[in-house]
Amino acid sequence: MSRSDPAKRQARAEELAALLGGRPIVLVGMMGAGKTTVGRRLAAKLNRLFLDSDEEIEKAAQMSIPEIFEQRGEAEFRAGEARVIARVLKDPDIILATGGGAFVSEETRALVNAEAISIWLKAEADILFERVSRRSNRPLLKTANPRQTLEKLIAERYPIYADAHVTVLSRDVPQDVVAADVIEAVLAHLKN
Ligand SMILES: Nc1ncnc2c1ncn2[C@@H]1O[C@H](COP(=O)(O)OP(=O)(O)OP(=O)(O)O)[C@@H](O)[C@H]1O
Ligand SMILES: O=C(O)C1=C[C@@H](O)[C@@H](O)[C@H](O)C1
Ligand SMILES: [Mg+2]
Repeated sequence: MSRSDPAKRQARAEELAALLGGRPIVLVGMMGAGKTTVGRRLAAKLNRLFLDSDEEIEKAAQMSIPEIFEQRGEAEFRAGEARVIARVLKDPDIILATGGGAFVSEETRALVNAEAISIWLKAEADILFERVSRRSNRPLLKTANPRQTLEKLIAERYPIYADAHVTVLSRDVPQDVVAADVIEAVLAHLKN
């Protein structure tokens, strides 16, 4: 039976759910890495609640992220992001997708790494750029040269994301395959 066998995959997910005990899983990485989409699938496989810090902030502020950036500024968005993450991490039974800049905060990074298993969903610039170009909802990329801005953010942030417990490549394969890769990588991390 191969790992692509649905029964085998389900068994691996159940094994991980048991091993995790009361620890949240937190997905970090650049915009477009797939934290939200892969996180939802992971939550379904592990039978956990899925939360997204971007969505939680939008709910709390009753505004979209571009509106928050416009009306309140990035610093206030970052403060809200840190508060939301600290609040939701009190629930151990979650899969949390974070906004692309959340893990850059030293305080948030330390909290996430102490309370949860952190996963960096790492993707190449070409893949990220193709994905984020589908929608115009990322205020940080509203620049004269979004590709250059994305590459600058990659250069600044990749050494920081590397502090996550586990790194998984978010390749151009179906999202379920990336979710299965996350399960295997976390199992390997926990068994080490
Ligand atoms: N493995 C994949 N294959 C193809 N498309 C993907 C894959 N993973 C994600 N995508 C697509 O890429 C886009 C960005 O994904 P997603 O919103 O999950 O990224 P994110 O990491 O949550 O970004 P952000 O930090 O901006 O919230 C979505 O349109 C999603 O459907
Ligand atoms: O990479 C970032 O800094 C961001 C990513 C998004 O998830 C949002 O949190 C917001 O657009 C900022
Ligand atoms: Mg997201």
